[in-house]
Amino acid sequence: MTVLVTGGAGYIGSHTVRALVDKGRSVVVLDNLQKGHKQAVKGADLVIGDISNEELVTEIIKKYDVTSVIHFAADSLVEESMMEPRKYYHNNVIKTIKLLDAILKNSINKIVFSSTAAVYGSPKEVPIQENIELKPTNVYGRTKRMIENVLEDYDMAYGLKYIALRYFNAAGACVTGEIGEDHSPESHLIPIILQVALGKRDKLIIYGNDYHTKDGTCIRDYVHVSDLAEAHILALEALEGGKDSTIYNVGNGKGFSVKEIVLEIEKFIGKEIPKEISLRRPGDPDILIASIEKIKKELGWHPKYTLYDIIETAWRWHNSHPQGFEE
Ligand SMILES: NC(=O)c1ccc[n+]([C@@H]2O[C@H](COP(=O)([O-])OP(=O)(O)OC[C@H]3O[C@@H](n4cnc5c(N)ncnc54)[C@H](O)[C@@H]3O)[C@@H](O)[C@H]2O)c1
Ligand SMILES: O=c1ccn([C@@H]2O[C@H](COP(=O)(O)OP(=O)(O)O[C@H]3O[C@H](CO)[C@@H](O)[C@H](O)[C@H]3O)[C@@H](O)[C@H]2O)c(=O)[nH]1
Repeated sequence: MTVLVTGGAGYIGSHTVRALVDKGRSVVVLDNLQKGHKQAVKGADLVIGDISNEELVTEIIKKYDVTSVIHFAADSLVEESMMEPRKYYHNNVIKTIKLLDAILKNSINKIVFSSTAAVYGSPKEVPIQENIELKPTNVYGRTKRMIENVLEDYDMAYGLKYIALRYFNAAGACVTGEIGEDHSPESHLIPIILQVALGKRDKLIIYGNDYHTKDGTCIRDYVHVSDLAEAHILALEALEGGKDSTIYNVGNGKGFSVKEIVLEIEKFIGKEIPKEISLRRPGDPDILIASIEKIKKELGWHPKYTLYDIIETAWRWHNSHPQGFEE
């Protein structure tokens, strides 16, 4: 009963692997290390390779007696997806379909899939419920929506049971301080602010202050990476218990603007962050806040960590690992 975790050397994947191992689960990671770090994989075997390599996936499934898959491997930067759509359609769509075909050929019928709030676009009403009309504003969100469609069709035709988790903005680090976020180059708001605080960057560039929000900067729902890890475990256990395929939002249910995040971090570290307003970043929606009622009710999941916890754990990780995993 081994769980195959694709992208398990990445940020959210490695925290989920850690949580699975802590629960006594047997885990094998498949990651091509294009972004991930082998040092981030704790307590599980890491196979370095690509999800599109059917032969390798088959070999792993047989060798480890894999019975379910959690699929994180993807490219996931909104701005990059607008500049390089081909990269996103290839990695997130074509390669995921190859992975799905390989696991089906090996009679695996349970998968938890990393989807995203980016499938919603810029909805008029928040909090966002799972059943609203989807109008992704960027290529990245469209690739994830495409895979949700593929999963729905594969379930109907081949009985592949899936839970797609549409996460909002993952942030924070493992409370033990052993693993955390290490993207290179970093593009996410909270680690960038912390890099400025640590003197690794001159200033924060705020992408636009003319959004339809209270202070003009984008509002996002930041969810702790360990809360996300727990949601994956509950989703996996639900599928193993015979639950039918479905989709859940995973967020904190609260929104913070870019300016509010900066202010909270300034309060936490006790100094001002140099910042400058620039043009909007392509593809950014105004406001994304999750309704988390469905996952609370059906899986009993609820976020344990607050924004303060996110900032505290992220700060501890970045402060103690200024070079990330490379030290
Ligand atoms: N970070 C967020 O806020 C966020 C929010 C919503 C959804 N997601 C989704 O969650 C998943 C994980 O995100 P993350 O922030 O941990 O990203 P990440 O880049 O840290 O992790 C992705 C991992 O997948 C690996 N990978 C990519 N393509 C691969 C391939 N073809 N074969 C094998 N390995 C491959 C990378 O090396 C990396 O280790 C992604 O699918 C992303 O779209 C992330
Ligand atoms: O240097 C920076 C970086 C970010 N932002 C803003 O901060 C907000 C958050 O940006 P970021 O941390 O890059 O996350 P998102 O672009 O919102 O995307 C994240 O959250 C999505 C779900 O909401 C996921 O799908 C993506 O994978 C994940 O990268 C956005 O308004 C950005 O414009 C800045 O102003 N300056």
